[in-house]
Amino acid sequence: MWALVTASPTTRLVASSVTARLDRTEGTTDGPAGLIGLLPAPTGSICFVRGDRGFVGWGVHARFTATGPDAAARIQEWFAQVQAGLTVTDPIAEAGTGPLAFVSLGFDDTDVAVAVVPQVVVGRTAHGTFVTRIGPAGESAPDAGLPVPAPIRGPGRIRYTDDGSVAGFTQAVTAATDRIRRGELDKVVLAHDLVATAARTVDERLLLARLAADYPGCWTFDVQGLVGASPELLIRRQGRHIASRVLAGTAWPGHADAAVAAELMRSPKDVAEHAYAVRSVSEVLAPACDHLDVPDRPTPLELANLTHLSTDITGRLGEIAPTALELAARLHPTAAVGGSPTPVARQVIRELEPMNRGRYAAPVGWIDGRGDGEFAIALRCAQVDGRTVRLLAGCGIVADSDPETEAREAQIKMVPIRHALESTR
Ligand SMILES: C=C(O[C@H]1C=CC=C(C(=O)O)[C@@H]1O)C(=O)O
Repeated sequence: MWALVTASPTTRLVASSVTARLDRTEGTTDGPAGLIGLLPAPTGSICFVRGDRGFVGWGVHARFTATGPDAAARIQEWFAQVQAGLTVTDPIAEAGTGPLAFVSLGFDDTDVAVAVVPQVVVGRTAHGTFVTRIGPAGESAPDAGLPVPAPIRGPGRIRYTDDGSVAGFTQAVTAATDRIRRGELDKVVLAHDLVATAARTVDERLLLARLAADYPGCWTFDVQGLVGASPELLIRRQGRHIASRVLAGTAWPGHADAAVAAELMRSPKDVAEHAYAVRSVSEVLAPACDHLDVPDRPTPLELANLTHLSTDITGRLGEIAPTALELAARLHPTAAVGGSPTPVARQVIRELEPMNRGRYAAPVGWIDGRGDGEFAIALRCAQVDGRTVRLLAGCGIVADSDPETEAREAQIKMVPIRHALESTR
């Protein structure tokens, strides 16, 4: 089911999409705060920003939801139909120009995937800043002004509800380690949620601005209220070039603690946990590539709150190059969010996690009409719905994982959203 939203019922359905360089007098877009500062309203923001690059968008030209194992394929088909209904004027013609769809898949086949083609996208790439507008012919002129953002209000007092999810999580980790030691599987990633209630409606822009400032190396995202700052790049495709940043294996604190990073690099538990994730990504990418470069050792990636083991994979797709969305769907769930072997891990997650993940831990990103795009894994995030914010975080469990340590790790992974919520009252 998809909807083409137009300005009025009498407007003809063929819309035009115009991409043009943004006139710098329309407001500064320098830095992540610049792009995020353009978002006009407290809700309905679209964002995929890292450092001073990325996209923000608003307004809904078309939206699509899907469940089931073919959700990504149906989103790809729907996006082709949306583009077929547009007259595209795109003299820049670079990755990310022309109409874009922002996509947030569900973790499981029963979780709802969402795709949105915004009416306005402001993008900033290595080649400059541009705006793409979609609307009835005449209304999508490149020189139309950007809206003045509505004032931002803090969420007020935040109350967290402990419904026993942390206690349930430690029990689930114990059960998982038993099953791993019995040889049922090698690794499983288990997660839990935490519900926060704010005194007032939460302005997504406040969270985005805080997250982007605190975690400049992460992909700060918002698609239909799923807001977060993920350190993990599932896949970037630009023409035939691909890149993926695999993370698994965690210690804390983060920045400026060389001893923590060195110990993490020597930890057999974390190195093993990481290796499953790297293998799960390279096994999926290798058949699609002419060349794939997989470093044989991880390096430490230091964030503000913790340190991860990280492997950057790069490659060149074969001549029949799958789209970014196809690659994301094939890769999901990697062993950084599912486990190993994948089918067993998915089943163990269903049995041990008393919740739906929704779109947490699934691919989130953007696609363009050329098949290019970029997907992070939706981690360090929360589903924002009015005054309610549902935070989710998880940890990779292997045979010698300690339940209390894993519960602490999940809490630390929720810190970015908690800080963003609490520091903006
Ligand atoms: C599942 C999460 O993190 C994954 C990504 C990086 C490190 C992880 C770990 O060390 O457990 C997890 O595999 C999460 O943040 O909710």
